[in-house]
Amino acid sequence: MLASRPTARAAAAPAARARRAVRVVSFAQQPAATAVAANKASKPALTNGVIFRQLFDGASSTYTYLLADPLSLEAVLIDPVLEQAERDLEVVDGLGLNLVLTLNTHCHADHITGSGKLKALRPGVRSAIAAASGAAGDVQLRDGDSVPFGALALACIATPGHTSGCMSFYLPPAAPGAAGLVFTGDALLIRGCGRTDFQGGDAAGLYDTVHARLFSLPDDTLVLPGHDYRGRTASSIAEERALNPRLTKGRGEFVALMAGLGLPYPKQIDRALPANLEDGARFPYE
Ligand SMILES: N[C@@H](CCC(=O)N[C@@H](CSS)C(=O)NCC(=O)O)C(=O)O
Repeated sequence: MLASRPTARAAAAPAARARRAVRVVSFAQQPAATAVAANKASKPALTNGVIFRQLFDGASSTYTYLLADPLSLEAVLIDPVLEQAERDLEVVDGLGLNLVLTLNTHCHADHITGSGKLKALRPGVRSAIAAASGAAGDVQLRDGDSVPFGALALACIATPGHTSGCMSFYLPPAAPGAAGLVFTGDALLIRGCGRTDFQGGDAAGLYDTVHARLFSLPDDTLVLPGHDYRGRTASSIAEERALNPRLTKGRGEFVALMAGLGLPYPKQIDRALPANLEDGARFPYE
């Protein structure tokens, strides 16, 4: 029942943390990022109990997500894109939020992360990525970690397969009756999934991890992918479990399908991978 589910706020409570022995990733020892006093009189609209914006980069068809705790106004950006750093900060500042963290779902091959530039523009902001990605980041995440922002927290779910270091971020329902949100990067796309032909890609592993770790989330959880190439914005766990044309296949058929995709390599791969391994820190890149 919806009402009996723990909310994200409750999940971040110290007692709950201790019971589950979750490693709570701390990034609070850094000075807080400078809050820009924007229009404090107006309250940003909430989506499922949280401040939420889906931002798009047309060149790479990448979604960047802004999430913030409505009480503390602490904000995180998931999968920021280098060329959109100023745009992202305009949205953050316009809503009067305090950006504390950038998170990457994986070491991207098609665009350079905005983490390095955002950190340079906002000293005090920190970056995080899965340790298994091999990429630099102030915080190295592991499966099961809890990433707090204000009174809310994202749960880290390792979802390797597109790359060996892919991680999804799950925000449990942030208010009674609200749906949870899961940021799946390129592990689970709307009616699709990430390719598995480079960076430690593993089709069988992706199939297993999506079925075991993502399809086991509550049905109404909103699926928020890292990309969409056809204008779609969101899905749900129930929809993808029932309708995803790749992942509803049997495991063997899925592996064969992925081996035969024959997709061209991303145009920016030779530029993006080395830059992302160093957290996009040495921008501007050629
Ligand atoms: N044409 C784009 C790259 C398109 C692509 O390969 N997308 C990846 C995610 S970014 S590495 C993917 O996994 N696609 C899955 C699919 O089925 O298309 C470019 O050149 O950047």
